Amino acid sequence: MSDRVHLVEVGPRDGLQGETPLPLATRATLIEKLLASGCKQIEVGSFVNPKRVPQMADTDKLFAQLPTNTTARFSALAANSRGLQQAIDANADAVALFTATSDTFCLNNIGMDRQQSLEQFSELASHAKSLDLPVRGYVSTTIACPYEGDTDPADVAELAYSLYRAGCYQISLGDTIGVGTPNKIKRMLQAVLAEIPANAVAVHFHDTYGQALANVCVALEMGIRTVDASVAGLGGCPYAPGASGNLASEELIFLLDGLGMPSGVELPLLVEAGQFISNALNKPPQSRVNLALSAKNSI
Ligand SMILES: CC(C)(COP(=O)([O-])OP(=O)([O-])OC[C@H]1O[C@@H](n2cnc3c(N)ncnc32)[C@H](O)[C@@H]1OP(=O)([O-])[O-])[C@@H](O)C(=O)NCCC(=O)NCCSC(=O)C[C@@](C)(O)CC(=O)[O-]
Repeated sequence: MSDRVHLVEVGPRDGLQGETPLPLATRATLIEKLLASGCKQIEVGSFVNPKRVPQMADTDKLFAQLPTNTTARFSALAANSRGLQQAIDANADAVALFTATSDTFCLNNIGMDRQQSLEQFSELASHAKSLDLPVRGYVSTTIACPYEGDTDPADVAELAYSLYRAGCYQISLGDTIGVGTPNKIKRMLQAVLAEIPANAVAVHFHDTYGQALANVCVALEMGIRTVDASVAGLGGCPYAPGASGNLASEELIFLLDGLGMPSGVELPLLVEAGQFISNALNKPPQSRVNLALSAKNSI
């Protein structure tokens, strides 16, 4: 099995969706800096109701500003058929669709229950596939739901298998509120990997309780080679009370460099991207690696 690990950089979407809305030029510069650091898969933004998530307004205009001389894959998150059409019109390289194990989370997030969300997911995936648009699927609340409590790993496996059958090239498993610990993550991943191959699985951990990196180690040991992370540790779903930032991309790359697992991402340039976006938001990076390396460089 290859040691190469793929970072899916979700900072421009998951990272920014709960922050103060930023000008389009700042969002575009962040993406340029992430590209310069070697990121090859970037979730650019989302096509959802801008009254509910104003930070992601004008994602179509952002797509129009992206460089075309790159092999990077630019994806967009879409919540419904209108969002999918917006992603198609924007020439996104891939669309990310999402659902969750919990009815209450689905209702709060997208106004429909899990079953309705799954039905919509299949319809949207089938439409995207008919246009040769690759589909990435997210399953949220894979460890616990902020409203309903602990999640049964069998539920995650069943949902992940449904998304795989619906044609997703990859299923990203979200610990939306970051309560997973290595033993819980292992049980959840064992259930999922009994249904779908490891190369179709990604992990998406929030770092609310500081467990994200330990959980990544479990996923790597189990053969998973795609990890979602957000530069400067920004992030969190606005409809998941208690959720904090994603695993910081800087933490992930520092770990991978230390393990000798190539990612193609250059840490100093990633740190620069993290500094840039943190300055734009007027707050320090939520990444200890970023803080440590920036302090070292300023000596
Ligand atoms: C799903 C909807 C859109 C349904 O929207 P809705 O408000 O529930 O219902 P609606 O369909 O009746 O639409 C209401 C208004 O939204 C507009 N609208 C409807 N669709 C669109 C669209 N695509 N683009 C622009 N506008 C749209 C629509 O036109 C209408 O406008 P109005 O008549 O009030 O002026 C809404 O509930 C929504 O936007 N929810 C937010 C979902 C979201 O972005 N959540 C965060 C991302 S998920 C996440 O973070 C978790 C993840 C993926 O990272 C993994 C993890 O960590 O677990």
